[in-house]
Amino acid sequence: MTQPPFPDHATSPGHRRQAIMRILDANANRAAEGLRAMEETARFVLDASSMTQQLKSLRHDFASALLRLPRSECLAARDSGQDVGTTVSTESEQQRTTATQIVAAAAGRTQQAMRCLEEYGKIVDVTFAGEIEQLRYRCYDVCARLEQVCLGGSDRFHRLQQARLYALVDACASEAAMIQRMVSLADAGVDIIQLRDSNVDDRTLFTRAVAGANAAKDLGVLWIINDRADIAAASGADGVHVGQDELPVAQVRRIVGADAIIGLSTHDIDQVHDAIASTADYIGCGPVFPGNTKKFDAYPGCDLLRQVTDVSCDPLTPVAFAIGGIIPSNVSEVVAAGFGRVAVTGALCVGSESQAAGELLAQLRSVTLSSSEELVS
Ligand SMILES: Cc1ncc(COP(=O)(O)OP(=O)(O)O)c(N)n1
Ligand SMILES: Cc1ncsc1CCOP(=O)(O)O
Ligand SMILES: [Mg+2]
Repeated sequence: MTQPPFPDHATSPGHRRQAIMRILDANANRAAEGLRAMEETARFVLDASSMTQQLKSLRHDFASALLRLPRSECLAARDSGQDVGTTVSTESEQQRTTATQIVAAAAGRTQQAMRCLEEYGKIVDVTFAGEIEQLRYRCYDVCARLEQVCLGGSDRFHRLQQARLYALVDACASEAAMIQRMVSLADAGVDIIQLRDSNVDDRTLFTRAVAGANAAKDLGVLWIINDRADIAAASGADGVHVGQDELPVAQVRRIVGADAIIGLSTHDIDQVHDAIASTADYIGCGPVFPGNTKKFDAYPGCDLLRQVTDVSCDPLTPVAFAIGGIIPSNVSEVVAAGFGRVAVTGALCVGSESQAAGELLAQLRSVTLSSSEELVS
């Protein structure tokens, strides 16, 4: 079937010129809106200052390039009322549940709009088209990095949501011994490993933190540094754990950034409520039972666990790990209090990690994990 000819009015030079101005106007708006949407995610969701700056610079340079277009002609050509595209929609355009999806849609829209501006801009001003081409290449890089950060961060937080068994690694004789311990714990089914070694100097702690971060990626476990936000940030660890006597979570967040995990110790329900109001991503709740690793004056025990379970219906409640003296013979009490996640040290003795981890996990898996939706996931 032969295609119907262009409508007569579409072939007049005046119409063609107006149509090109409409295309340039529409795509200038699309690109600017997409850049702004991505900048908002970088700024308000990820707290990523450098990426926010890159996107702001790109948006401003784009606005400067647009000054080469005949603005009044573009505005005169705008005719949203007659735009047949305003009534054309797809189901996927309406589906947005996370910032990552918004970023992906905005990135695609911006890159496509810049391509259209470049191609149709050649008809009007080849210098303008060349400037848009360079901005398009910059856009590819920034958009890719922003999507990676969103995806990378959410993967870390998704794995945290799924974690059940968390091991604290105390003093190791050497880096090699620490790595070997990590391999044994990961092979036993541990999801998160924390480097908790106050017996070494900062340089040694940092070196081991870096080595552990690399090993953790290979082993598929999350790597957390105890107490030291600076070393966690500098070493590429997945996050840091702080107690009530260390830096406040707000200050820790400024050091480690939005896509790192922050854990906070809690010993009573008021501290749990404070944690919910903070940007802490998980909490340690205890000490539950007396143990050999750390001594306490008081043990809030399973009563605290039951109180935490009661508030866990709040969707913003951080992931909660019971901690303190937990071993296979008493974990049933932790499970009965509603906890499916524990953090342990002494229970996973060197050489018998698999046996102990298997016994702990067998009971913990009887508890269904609640998972709050991540904004960036
Ligand atoms: C997962 C987890 N929970 C609690 C703690 C205890 O942290 P903190 O109260 O800071 O005590 P120290 O570990 O620093 O002695 C933890 N480290 N990890
Ligand atoms: C560091 C810490 N904080 C509360 S309990 C504890 C020690 C956990 O070790 P264990 O599981 O051997 O009691
Ligand atoms: Mg501490």
